[in-house]
Amino acid sequence: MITTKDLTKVYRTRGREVTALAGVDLHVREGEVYGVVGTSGAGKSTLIRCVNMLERPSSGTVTVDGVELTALPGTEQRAGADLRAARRRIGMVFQHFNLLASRTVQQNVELPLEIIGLDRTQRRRKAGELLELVGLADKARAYPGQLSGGQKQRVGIARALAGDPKVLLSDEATSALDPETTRSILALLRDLNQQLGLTVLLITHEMDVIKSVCDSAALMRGGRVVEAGKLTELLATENSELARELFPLGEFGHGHPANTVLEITFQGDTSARPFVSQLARTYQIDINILGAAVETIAGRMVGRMRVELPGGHRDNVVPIGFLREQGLQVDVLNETDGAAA
Ligand SMILES: Nc1ncnc2c1ncn2[C@@H]1O[C@H](COP(=O)(O)OP(=O)(O)OP(=O)(O)O)[C@@H](O)[C@H]1O
Repeated sequence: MITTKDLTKVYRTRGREVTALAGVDLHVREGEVYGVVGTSGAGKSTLIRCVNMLERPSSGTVTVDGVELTALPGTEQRAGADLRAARRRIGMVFQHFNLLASRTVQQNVELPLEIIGLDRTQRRRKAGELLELVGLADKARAYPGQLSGGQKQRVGIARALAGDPKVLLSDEATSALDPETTRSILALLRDLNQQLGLTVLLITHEMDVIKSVCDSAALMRGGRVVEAGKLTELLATENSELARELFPLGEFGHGHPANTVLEITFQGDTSARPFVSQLARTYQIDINILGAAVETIAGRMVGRMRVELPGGHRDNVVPIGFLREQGLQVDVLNETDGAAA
């Protein structure tokens, strides 16, 4: 639904060049919630702004719903008619809501409908439906100043949906909200994704946002995507940085340096199997459990366990193979050969 190919963006200000995007390939499938995460300055805002051409990339292509936006004429300030039409099919939600303070909630939602050219009755009906959809029908006559942050963001979302978009872009939509309101806004985005089949591309610096609402994620650093994929696949990928951040076990013990320490990740069906006792029985080894945790990620139960096996890596090649054969993801944390023993 959204594809970027070799996207670059170089800002030139006062003789200085800043490369915000250095060749980004992104592929967001239709109907998924896709999160881009990264620290400040990684290029997330630039990427999302390039996806709807608020920012024109320096090179590369952006295709949304089969239309190559980068091929359509117009500048950031003056988009051509085709680009304007394509943009209407892309809703955008902002961190600071960007509502007009002098307009009521209803009038804020009606604004893009005025631009599309709907008459007053149509606008009223459509805005009423959208406010109903985001659970704010009773606030139609209120002004933004009379609303909580979460309510303002609901208005922002209703406004973003006015053009019946197939894609919703969310630029840190929950960063200004408290944790409980964040959860309710993320739940709303998830509902809209499911009810309307809306594809959602969101950027965030919070791993919890990715964990609670996304099907897929990309990690950005220095203007590049360094890792990307479905969360369930990432969790099953050896040494995945995103998986480790999604599901950290940092505070658990690290075991004895002469022994082999494994991190075992299990999802769905594999979680029910008593693999630790099977391993101990089959190979007659004492297994020390250093820590374990279970979480729900992308709506699926995922568990992770850190265990210590006696002896170096070479001594444990067969038990590790046994675990992998059970469909478990096994990361060897210390590749010691037991020499320290
Ligand atoms: N309009 C601009 N002019 C010049 N440099 C810019 C501009 N916008 C962004 N940059 C630079 O591009 C790089 C990427 O910025 P960007 O805002 O895309 O990152 P980000 O990951 O969204 O960070 P944050 O989470 O802090 O918003 C940074 O080095 C930033 O200083």
